Amino acid sequence: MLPFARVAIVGLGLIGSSVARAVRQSMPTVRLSGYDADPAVRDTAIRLGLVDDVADQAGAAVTDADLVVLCVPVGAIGAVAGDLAADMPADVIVTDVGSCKTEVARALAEAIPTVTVVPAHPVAGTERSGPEAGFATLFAGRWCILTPAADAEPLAVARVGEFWRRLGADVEVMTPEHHDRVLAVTSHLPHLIAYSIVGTASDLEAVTESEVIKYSAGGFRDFTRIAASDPTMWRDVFLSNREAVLEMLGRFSEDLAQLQRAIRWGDGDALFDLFTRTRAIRRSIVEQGQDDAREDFGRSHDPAG
Ligand SMILES: NC(=O)c1ccc[n+]([C@@H]2O[C@H](COP(=O)([O-])OP(=O)(O)OC[C@H]3O[C@@H](n4cnc5c(N)ncnc54)[C@H](O)[C@@H]3O)[C@@H](O)[C@H]2O)c1
Ligand SMILES: O=C(O)C(=O)C[C@]1(C(=O)O)C=C[C@@H](O)C=C1
Repeated sequence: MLPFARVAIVGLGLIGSSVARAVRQSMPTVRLSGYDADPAVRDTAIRLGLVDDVADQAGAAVTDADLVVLCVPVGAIGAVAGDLAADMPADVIVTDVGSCKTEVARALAEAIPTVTVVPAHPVAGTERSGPEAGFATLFAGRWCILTPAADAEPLAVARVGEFWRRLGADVEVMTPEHHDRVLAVTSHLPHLIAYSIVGTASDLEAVTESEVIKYSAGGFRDFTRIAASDPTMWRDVFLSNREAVLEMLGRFSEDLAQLQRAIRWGDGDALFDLFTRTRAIRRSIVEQGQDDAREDFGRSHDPAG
C-alpha cells in the first residue's frame, strides 16, 4: 500500500522538483500538488508538468494533502509551516528536507504544535538550484535521515520512511542534534572550505582572476563546483547549524595548523601519514558506492566543464 495518496510539495526548486519527479516515477497514482513563492518557478513547474496542480496560494496546495513536504530554505521552514497551519487537514503529516534539523525542529514545533511532524534530510543534492535542475533519480541509493522527536508517532515515522524508500533512498533515524554534528563535518564544513578557498583565490593580488580561471587545476575546479552552491540555502545552513559548524571548524583549524607546522619543519612523515589515511577514506567511500553517478552528473552539467 502506498504510504500517502495526496502529497503537497511547498518549494519547487532542486529538491522539491526532484521529489515531484521521483514521486511521479515511483508512485504514479499519487495526486501531487505544489506551490512556490516565486511566480516564475510556478510557471516553470506548470510548463514542466511537475505536479498535477500548481496553486497560486500556499494554503490551496495543502487543503486535502495527507503529506506536506516543505522544500524551502532552512530559514523559511518554520514561517512557511505557520502560514499553512490553518489550511492543513487535521490528520496531515508534515515533513521537510532541510539540511539542518535541530533549529528547524524547534521552529516547526513552535509554528505547528498540534500537527504530526517527521523531519527528514535527503543527503543528496547538487550545486544547482531551481525546478529545472531537479531529476527523478537524485535520491536513488542515497541516505535520507529522519529526525523525529522522541515522542513521535511510530506509524507516522514508518510512513515517511516508506515514502523516502519508494523514492529510492536508504532511510536512517537519528536525533536532530546528532544529525547536525555529523552533517557539520561531512557536508557543511566542506562547503565552507570551498567557499573560502575560491574566495581566497579570487582575492589574490599576485594572481589575476583570469589566471585563476585559465589555469584552474582539477582540485580547484572541484572546489568551484561546491562553491557554486545556492547562496540563500547555504547562508541559512550556517546560521541554523551555527554551534556544530563552529565546533567542527575549531577542530579543523587545529588540524590545519598542524599541517602548516609539518610543512614549515619539513615533516614529510606527518604529511605522508595523513595523505595515506585520507586516501583510504576516499577508497572506502567509492567502494560503498557513495561516490557517484551524481558526481558524473555534476560534471556533465558543469557549464565550465
Ligand atoms: N541543494 C541541495 O543540495 C540540498 C540537498 C538536501 C537538502 N536541501 C535542502 O532543501 C531545501 C531546498 O533547497 P533547494 O536546493 O531545493 O533550493 P532551491 O533554491 O532550488 O529551491 C527552493 C525553492 O523554495 C522557494 N521558496 C523560498 N521561500 C519560500 C516560501 N516562503 N514559500 C514557498 N516557496 C519558497 C524558492 O522560490 C525556491 O524555488 C533547503 O532547505 C535545503 O537545505 C538541499
Ligand atoms: O553534491 C553536492 O553538490 C551537495 O552539496 C549535496 C549535499 C552534500 O553536502 O553532499 C549538500 C547539502 C545537503 O543538505 C545534502 C547534500
